[in-house]
Amino acid sequence: MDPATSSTAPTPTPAPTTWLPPLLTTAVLLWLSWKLWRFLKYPPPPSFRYRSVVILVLGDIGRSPRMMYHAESFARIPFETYLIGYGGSEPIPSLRRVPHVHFVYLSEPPSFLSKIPFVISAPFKIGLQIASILYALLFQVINPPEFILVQNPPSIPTLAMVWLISRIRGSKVIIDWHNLGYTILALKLGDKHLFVRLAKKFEAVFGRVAYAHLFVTQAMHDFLVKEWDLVGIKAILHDRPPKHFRRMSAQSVHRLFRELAPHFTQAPLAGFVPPFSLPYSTPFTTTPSAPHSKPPTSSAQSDSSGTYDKVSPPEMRSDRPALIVSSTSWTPDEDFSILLRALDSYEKKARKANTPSKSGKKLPKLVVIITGKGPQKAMYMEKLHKLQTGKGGEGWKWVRCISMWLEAKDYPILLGSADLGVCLHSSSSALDLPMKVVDMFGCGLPVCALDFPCLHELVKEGINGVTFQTAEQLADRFEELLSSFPNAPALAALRLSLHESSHPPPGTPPPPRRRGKEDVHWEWGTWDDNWNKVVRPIILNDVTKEDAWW
Ligand SMILES: Nc1nc2c(ncn2[C@@H]2O[C@H](COP(=O)(O)OP(=O)(O)O[C@H]3O[C@H](CO)[C@@H](O)[C@H](O)[C@@H]3O)[C@@H](O)[C@H]2O)c(=O)[nH]1
Repeated sequence: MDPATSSTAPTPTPAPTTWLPPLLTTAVLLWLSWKLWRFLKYPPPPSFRYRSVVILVLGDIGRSPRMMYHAESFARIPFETYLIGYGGSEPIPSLRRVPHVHFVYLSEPPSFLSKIPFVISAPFKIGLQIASILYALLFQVINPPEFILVQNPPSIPTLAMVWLISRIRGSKVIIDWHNLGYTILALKLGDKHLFVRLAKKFEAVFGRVAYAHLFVTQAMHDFLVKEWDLVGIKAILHDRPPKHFRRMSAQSVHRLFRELAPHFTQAPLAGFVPPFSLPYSTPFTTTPSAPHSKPPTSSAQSDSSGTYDKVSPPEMRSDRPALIVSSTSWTPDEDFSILLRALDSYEKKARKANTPSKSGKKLPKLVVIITGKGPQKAMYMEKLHKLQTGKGGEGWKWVRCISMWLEAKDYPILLGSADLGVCLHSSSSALDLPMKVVDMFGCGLPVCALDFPCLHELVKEGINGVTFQTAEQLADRFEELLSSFPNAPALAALRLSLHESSHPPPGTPPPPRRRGKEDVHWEWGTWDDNWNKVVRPIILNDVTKEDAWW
């Protein structure tokens, strides 16, 4: 029989040349995957002996003070500390100086995404964020970190990414709850929007279980423990300022305003502030023996050694305007039109109080500086420009307002030089607190703060600040506090009370803690005191004496 036509003919065995390549390829791929998995799980022994932490913030690192303070605290223990986030602003100088801090920058989403509608751009943006977070956490941080501390919000995609990586690399997750992401999205899209409901579900699922949860307020702790039944260690870490946030001497004020002088020689401040002559005087300070009228010489202008200080130290001018500072990220949860309307109303009050024929308390000129960067800045500055230059009417005579961004080293100096702080934080969740007020208190600056449900955890009416709900009330607060400035008794009393309550004499027992609005309990201190008391035990509690070799 012809073997070619036989139905029972055996199937020809394929030549080794046909089955060998796929088999080899599969084997190689399996071997590579095994190697990659082993590398990620058990990487080569580290060349250092420190424990390690990744601090992840899906924002500009330089504008995330709390995460920079965490990084500095971890690095000082010392932990090998990887701070992952976006670039943009310069981080605080002290962070650059500590050893063991590594900055890992994520790649920015392309700028055209911000120009297309949110519902279309969001998925692209999130896809890019996922890729860059995975790359940073798996490949740029070579050794598996012991802890991953993540800021929430933003929650999407960070919480899910951190959950995944912690499983691959065996890290413990600490969630630092600054606010609730879905409440911020709701400001843009409304409570009922599908995206908001999905975001809430996402945050509740991926935020529920962690090694530890840190909260910025007691209110946020109580709410999340009740609503989402959080699993893990829970601790409240109130924001506190770092040590170098303090009231500034006239000499520091003088140095700062010498640097900021160009702002005062152009519109809208030129001609509004008292005449000054660098380097002897600024709009707020003067050196008593210096001739005010003496024009600055080129050598004097370029003198940065401060030789004039040796002649006579600077002091605050009695004819200075009152200096009000507000700081912001110019986001929709802060309605700056309240401040603009309050300034407009103050202008009217000042005109009335300062008419020469009128006796009684006078009101000072106001210089208002709004610091910060953010999306709504241009819109508000345009409105402000119209008000103060008086397009279609008479402009302001008693008030000027400008905005600026200060280097991290100068920001506390400005706060420590000002007379009054303003806070318009309204809290999308009513569960977080404004860090800017903490900064201001650190600099001995009393605040006027927009009231919202948990503000009383920080601002104690009449003790460290005053609150308001409307623009009219804010203008009244300015009038009450600044009457007869610079010898303003109400402001001086508030400043003294802030100082005494935040610096009780050593050995003073803390006042009894009470719940609710009338709670005047206020434990102050520096970030370090607070962090060492709250976070340090959480991260060191699994270390036995034998393990602790540092
Ligand atoms: N270097 C510099 N920093 C500035 C400037 N202006 C503002 N900042 C920084 O920007 C912060 C203000 O940012 P906001 O976004 O307005 O909010 P916040 O008051 O800091 O509160 C945020 O952080 C809390 C946790 O720390 C959150 O709980 C809260 O929800 C919010 O995200 C200030 O505290 C300060 O650190 C400036 O000119 N220069």
